[in-house]
Order: sequence, then C-alpha cells, then structure tokens
Amino acid sequence: MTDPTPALFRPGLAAPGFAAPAEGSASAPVIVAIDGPAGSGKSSVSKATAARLGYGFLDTGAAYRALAWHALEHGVDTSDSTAVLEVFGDFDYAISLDTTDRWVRVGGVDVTTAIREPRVTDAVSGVARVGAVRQAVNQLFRRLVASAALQGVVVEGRDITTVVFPDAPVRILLTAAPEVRAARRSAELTDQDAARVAAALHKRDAADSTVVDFLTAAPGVEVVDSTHLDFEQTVDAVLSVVDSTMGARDGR
Ligand SMILES: Nc1ncnc2c1ncn2[C@@H]1O[C@H](COP(=O)(O)OP(=O)(O)O)[C@@H](O)[C@H]1O
Ligand SMILES: Nc1ccn([C@@H]2O[C@H](COP(=O)(O)OP(=O)(O)O)[C@@H](O)[C@H]2O)c(=O)n1
Repeated sequence: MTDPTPALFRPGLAAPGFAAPAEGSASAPVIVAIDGPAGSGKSSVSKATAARLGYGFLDTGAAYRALAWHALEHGVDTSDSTAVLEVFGDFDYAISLDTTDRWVRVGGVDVTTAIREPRVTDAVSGVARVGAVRQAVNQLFRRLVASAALQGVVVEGRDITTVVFPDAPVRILLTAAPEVRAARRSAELTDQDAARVAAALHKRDAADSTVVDFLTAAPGVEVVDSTHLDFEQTVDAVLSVVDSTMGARDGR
C-alpha cells in the first residue's frame, strides 16, 4: 500500500475561496463514505474496511475533537461560538490516513489519546455547531483525501455521505440500536461509569443531530444496521456494499 501522506492543516490555507482539487479525475482516490451516530462502529469498522481494501482511513471526528481539545487548552468554553472561532485561527492540525499508524497532532503535540478524554467528548458538540468551522474542516478533508496518493480512502463521520462527499461512489449509514451503541462504548471505556457514558453518548447525539442528520439515510445511501451483527460480520456487510456498488459501477 502506498504510504499515506500525513498532511498539515492551518485554517488560513483553507480560507473561503480555496479550491479543492477536482474529484473524479483519473488519479482521485475512490471514496467510501460512512456516517452514523456515536458508538455505531464507524471508526473501528471503517479502519478495518480500509485495511482489507488497502485504502487509507480518515476519521473526521478527530478534527472536531482536536479543535475542542485546542479550545480547552486555551481555557475557552466551547458553547461560545465566537471564542471557538478565535482559537480556530491558530489551529494547526495534522492527521495520518494510515490504518497501521494512526496519530493526530495539534501544533506538533500528539493528541491521539487526549482527544478521547471525557472532557473533550463533552465539549466537542460545541465546536461542531460552528458553521465556519465546518466549512473549513470540510475543505481540509477534501484536500487531504485528494492529495493522499492512495487508491481509495474510507472517510467516516456524520455528514460525509451528504455534505463532504455526496458524490462518493459508496455511501453507507452505519447504525445500531441506541442501547447497543451505549453498551459498546461502555465496554470500551471500562474506567468510566457505564450510566454516565451512556447518558453522555445520547446527549451528544441529540446535540449533534440538530446540526446534521445522521440518523436517517439520504437518498442513495445504503443502511448497514449492526445491532445484531458482531464486529467481523459488520465489516463483511460494509465490504459487501462496497463490492456490489463498485461492481455495478464497473459493470461487473
Ligand atoms: N458490530 C459490532 N459488534 C460489537 N462491537 C462492535 C461492533 N462494531 C463496533 N464495535 C465496537 O464498539 C465500540 C465503538 O465503536 P467505534 O468504532 O468507536 O464507534 P464510533 O466511531 O461510531 O463511535 C468499539 O469498541 C468497537 O470495537
Ligand atoms: N463529520 C463529522 C464528524 C464528527 N463530528 C463531531 O465530532 C464529534 C466527535 O466525532 P467522533 O466520530 O469522534 O465521535 P464518536 O462517534 O466516535 O463518538 C461528534 O460528536 C460531532 O460533534 C461532526 O460534527 N461531523
């Protein structure tokens, strides 16, 4: 697999008017777009799917989490949109698209683990509702993918199938019943109280879904419901959608 090129983001470089490289050109990577609510398996399933396909993997939520971390480092209350925009001005963000070497950096600091802390999770919806932030990070995502020199990239988040890459050849909504998603997230965060984890997850979904709709599939988006599937079955179900969609596209 080609070594995915880590890319650095300074918002100034992606100011309004920045022209993202054209999609659909011969060298543009194939996009597999995956959306879904918290704990549906987007990150883990997308990463495994990318590894199986020999593609790169872009976790878009990491950018919002990293900006929330950056805001907290500056003592900013993320419910204050004006203050969020101010600290966004010097948000120096970089992420790896490599499934075997995942890292996230802000200003050269490795925040891969720090952005999963509860204080960041609790603050992230505040930065995600700032429209100017969303527009700039969406441009970054398109630029990162277009310049990755990869055959394909699995991109996961909340608005990838609808806003970031609405023309992606493969678009999937990954869902699971709310109680199943909460149980999976709690099983992952064994050092935290399960009831608190579940309440925080549902509260974040409620806040996030006022900004983008990731609970219903847009026209043309395939639903993969993992409620009754184990992890490998879910990856297989996603790969099956990729295969049938790409097969239909290539006339197979
Ligand atoms: N189908 C599944 N069955 C069981 N566990 C799963 C399944 N899909 C994902 N998981 C696990 O659930 C947890 C949450 O998945 P994650 O990928 O972090 O979700 P998201 O990125 O949507 O928040 C992880 O520990 C992951 O390994
Ligand atoms: N494309 C995206 C991805 C994430 N987000 C925001 O970023 C947060 C963190 O996303 P995430 O994917 O890491 O969250 P989990 O589903 O892993 O819990 C979400 O709660 C949203 O507020 C978004 O608004 N749009």
